[in-house]
Amino acid sequence: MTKMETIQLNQYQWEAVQDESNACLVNANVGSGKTTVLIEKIRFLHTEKKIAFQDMFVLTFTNKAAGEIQERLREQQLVSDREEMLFFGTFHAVALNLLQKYLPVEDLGYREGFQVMTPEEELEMALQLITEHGLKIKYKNRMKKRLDQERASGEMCVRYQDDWKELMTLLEAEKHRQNQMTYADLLKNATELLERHPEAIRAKWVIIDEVQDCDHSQMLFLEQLKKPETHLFAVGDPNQVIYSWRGSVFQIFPLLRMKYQAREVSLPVNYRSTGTILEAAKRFLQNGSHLEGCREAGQKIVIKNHYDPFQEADYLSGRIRELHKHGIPYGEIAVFYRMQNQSEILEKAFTREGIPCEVSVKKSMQDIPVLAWFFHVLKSALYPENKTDLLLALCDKQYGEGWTQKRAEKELAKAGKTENNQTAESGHPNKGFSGNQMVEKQMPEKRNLEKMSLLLRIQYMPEVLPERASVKEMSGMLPDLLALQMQILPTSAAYEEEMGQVQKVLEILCREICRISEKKSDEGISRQEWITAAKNCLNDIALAGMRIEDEKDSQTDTVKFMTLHASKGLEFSHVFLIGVNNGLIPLLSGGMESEEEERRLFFVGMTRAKEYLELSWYTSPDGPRVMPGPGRFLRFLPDRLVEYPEGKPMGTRNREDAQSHLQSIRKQVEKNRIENADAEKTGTVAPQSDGQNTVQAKRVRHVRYGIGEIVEENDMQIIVEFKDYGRKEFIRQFAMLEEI
Ligand SMILES: Nc1ncnc2c1ncn2[C@@H]1O[C@H](COP(=O)(O)OP(=O)(O)OP(=O)(O)O)[C@@H](O)[C@H]1O
Repeated sequence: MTKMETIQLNQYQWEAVQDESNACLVNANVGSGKTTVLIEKIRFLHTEKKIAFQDMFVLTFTNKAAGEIQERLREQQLVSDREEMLFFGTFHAVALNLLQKYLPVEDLGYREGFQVMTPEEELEMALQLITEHGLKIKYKNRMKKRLDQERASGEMCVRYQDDWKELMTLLEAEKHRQNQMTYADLLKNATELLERHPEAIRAKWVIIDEVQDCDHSQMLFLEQLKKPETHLFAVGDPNQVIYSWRGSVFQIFPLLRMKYQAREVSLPVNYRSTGTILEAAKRFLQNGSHLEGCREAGQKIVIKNHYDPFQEADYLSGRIRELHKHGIPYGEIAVFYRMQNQSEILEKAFTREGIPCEVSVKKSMQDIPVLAWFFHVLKSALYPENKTDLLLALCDKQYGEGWTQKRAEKELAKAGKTENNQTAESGHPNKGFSGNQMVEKQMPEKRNLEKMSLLLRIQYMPEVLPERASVKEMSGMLPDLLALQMQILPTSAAYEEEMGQVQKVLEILCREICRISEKKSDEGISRQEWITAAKNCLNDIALAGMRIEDEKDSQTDTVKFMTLHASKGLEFSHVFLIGVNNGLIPLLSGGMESEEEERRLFFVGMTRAKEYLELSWYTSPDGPRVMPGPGRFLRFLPDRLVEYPEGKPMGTRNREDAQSHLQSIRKQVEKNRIENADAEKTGTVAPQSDGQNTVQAKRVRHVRYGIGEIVEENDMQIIVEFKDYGRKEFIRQFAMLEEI
């Protein structure tokens, strides 16, 4: 997605924008203006068709996409109030809004003000239950995967003989008791309640971005939103399905087409990449969509070889510095890789050379240990029934009391008893502090707090907040009320940094509370209002994380390092796609399906480049299952589109490479001999004048790619070279090839 200047829509884009059929599917090719069309559609519906934003559901897969849509509508001054866009967001965020404001969660045994729990918290809750009930669970380190699988398939994962079923029942009950919902619960519960209360919401339009990534639970949610009179407008690209491992529905386009008799329109024109990049990328297109370019041929794609990741990092830092000297902003350059750990060497090399760079991993509050702990403290303080976060905060070895779960449970029971006694004695519902202090709601003496255990400080925090103060003061006093200096020790080397991080989070919290409560930071807020807004804020953080870098930090002119998955939806003028070795790109795959997904991922990466694309492979890769030598995807690229600064990969330049290459040649020769022997037996060999036997290339015809020659085949697979489309691989059983 990119910033939208005033763009003249093409005829296909207009057709999509103006379409008013009950259901419309936009098959949008890569770089064809999907985002542009989506925003234009919303604008068109609002300004021309007078549809209120509140009557539209705009569902996205990432917060970034949702944020960008909202920002552009604000930029165009179409919308000022966030409430207008209550149903613009990720599927989960919209489900959360529905559950908080429109649907009776009590029907499902939850209570108002429920909390959103992160997957880590759910896992922790499950582990706590295992200990508490002495359950036997096999392979505890695989529990997260089992939970994920269960969510994706919607079925109980009873693969091993253990107490899993019992654990799931307890987990469900505990989530209800603590009034907590996981991400999956949000969608499931919203879907169920929409089904029970169809009158609760009436959407006029449901608009979906990146529809190819929908999973089953999202399809069920859509089913409830889309009433017969509701219009559906879904935009997606079947060639960019890169999340099937997360359970995205196979063949979503035909499915939606059939289910809603949807009209299908397509956006074939790619505005982003040069002709050369686009033509090369077409070799990886799988769904027979028609992709047109509209730009000049541009530079050839460069294919480089590096000895290893260190040499590569050294080369890249020099090369990118050079590009920058020639006027390419660092922010227009990106390096993509398959695995996140590949960024480490690059980051070190670039930092050493003083080149500004940024590793694009979402650094959220939960990624930083002190903040992850602080998050549990805040959650347990604001939600007294939340035992999971309280145990996490107390048992934390670095910042908490370092207790075992058993010890923490004991202390909790003890505190419960003391609390009952004190309540009975003082007759005041507030716990802990000497009666007078609590009645007057004064800030307790700092030394009193320091004498109290962390458990008590957490429990009393909401009660010792002043009745009324400014939003800024209220948020700013938390470190004192919680006596954080007792947990983040001032003597520790990281004290300044960690307290700084806590302060930063409190500033963001203050900003968000102002936004939610519609107050200025120096405006007075009551304790209860502050608590309600803070709870909302914690739900948002649990769902979407809290980005703790300043916005201006992440927008500075830096070279971006990211995984191929993270590159989806972005564009850069110069792209370096590294590690195109078998076993890395593509990853060792478990079958044809994952191999195809790897190809789509490579396609997504290539098509992020506007002007320049460089692909590289290692002679001596880092990683146990990565093969030395150029990956097979490089073979799909025709010579006329690429250039090799060091000559084609055949021209090896060092011993290791030579050895690996010789080995592969030896294997190839052996293979050819066996094939020739077989061919001889079956009589498909034609004698040649020089006395040698060769297998004649078979010519075939394919419905879409036309005439081609078989270059390789075995029991499973056939590889055919087509004149206009390059090499294509087919599963033998399904290949629609006609021999000619
Ligand atoms: N009609 C148009 N005329 C000129 N440029 C256009 C037009 N439509 C879109 N573009 C440009 O094409 C580029 C790709 O658009 P956009 O990012 O919306 O595509 P996309 O379909 O979301 O891409 P992808 O799916 O590959 O992420 C952007 O730079 C955008 O400004």
